[in-house]
Amino acid sequence: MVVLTKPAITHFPIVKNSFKSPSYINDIPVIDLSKANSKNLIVNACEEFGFFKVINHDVPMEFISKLESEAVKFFSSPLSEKLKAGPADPFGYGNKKIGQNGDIGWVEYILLSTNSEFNYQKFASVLGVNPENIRAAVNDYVSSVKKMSCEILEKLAEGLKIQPTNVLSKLLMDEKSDSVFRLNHYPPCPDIQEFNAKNLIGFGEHTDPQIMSILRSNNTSGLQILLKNGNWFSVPSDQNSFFVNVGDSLQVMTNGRFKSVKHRVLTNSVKSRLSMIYFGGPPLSEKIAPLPSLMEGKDSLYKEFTWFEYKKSAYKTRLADNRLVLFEKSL
Ligand SMILES: C=C1C[C@]23C[C@@]1(O)CC[C@H]2[C@@]12CC[C@H](O)[C@@](C)(C(=O)O1)[C@H]2[C@@H]3C(=O)O
Ligand SMILES: O=C(O)CCC(=O)C(=O)O
Ligand SMILES: [Fe+2]
Repeated sequence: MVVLTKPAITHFPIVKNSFKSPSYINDIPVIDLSKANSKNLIVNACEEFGFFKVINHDVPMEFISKLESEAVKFFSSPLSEKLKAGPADPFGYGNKKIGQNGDIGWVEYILLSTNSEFNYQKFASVLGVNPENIRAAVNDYVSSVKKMSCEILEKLAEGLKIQPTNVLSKLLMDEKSDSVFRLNHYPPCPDIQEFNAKNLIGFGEHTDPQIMSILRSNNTSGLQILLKNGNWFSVPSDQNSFFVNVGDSLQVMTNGRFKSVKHRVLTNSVKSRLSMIYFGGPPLSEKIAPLPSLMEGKDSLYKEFTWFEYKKSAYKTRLADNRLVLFEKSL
């Protein structure tokens, strides 16, 4: 006899309080990349929120839709097949376990290094028929999103009056850039109410360690960012736009002027969420330090370290940990 069981969600982190906290904003900053004043607005958004939405970008809709449909195909395949592309170590297919240190969430995902052929071998076993399709879709999407990230970083440098303006973008363009790409699928969780929970945590609160992360999702909301006043703000979904996060490395490069934004994802009881995120990181050997032109005689708040050192340390932490604290100078 086959016994069908409901998914075991009792062990998952939840959000209990169901009241809606008052928010002092109605929406997050929206940056129109085609406008000349966008450089100053980007700087303001990074200072105030560490987060903004980008419209009028040049990423072809065709690349986005192609990748989305390949991702849907992948996540719809039988679990036994998907598991062949795992475990995520950190790269590969992961299901509910996030990272290597005990974090869990109501999510399944694929994590890839953007400059490694190795990932695709894991894929090949799963997508048996034609792994080239997803490989090509990821490549087209990532190259185009990386180009947009560089445009944003150059505008940011202009807004900060930093010379040369490619000081940040060249780190992502470097062939050794240690960037990561992630596809997250949050299946709907219809049993939430039974557990007296308002929401289940899809992806627990954290900051991203890299320079900048670029997120695109389908039209299911769930992403929240932590505001300076301590309230979580639910970001309305918009499948035609991108959302940009300041990462820990950019916080250090601006000597704390920009803060890496804490964010998390809550699951939906009806709709599934699919997100794709490009995490733009520097080469492993790169020194992560405040940009000299932003210092004007001020002391660095951080000890000297390379991206390799930071990443090694970050990957030993739990999601919600403050990873930069170990690298702060005690002034
Ligand atoms: C719990 C973890 C997952 C993570 C590595 C870490 O130990 C701490 C940082 C996490 C994070 C958050 C942003 C990205 O999704 C990610 C790929 C990254 O670079 O840092 C994940 C890591 C992961 O899922 O392996
Ligand atoms: O899936 C999302 O919408 C955000 C996930 C995220 O923050 C991450 O993967 O680092
Ligand atoms: Fe994140």
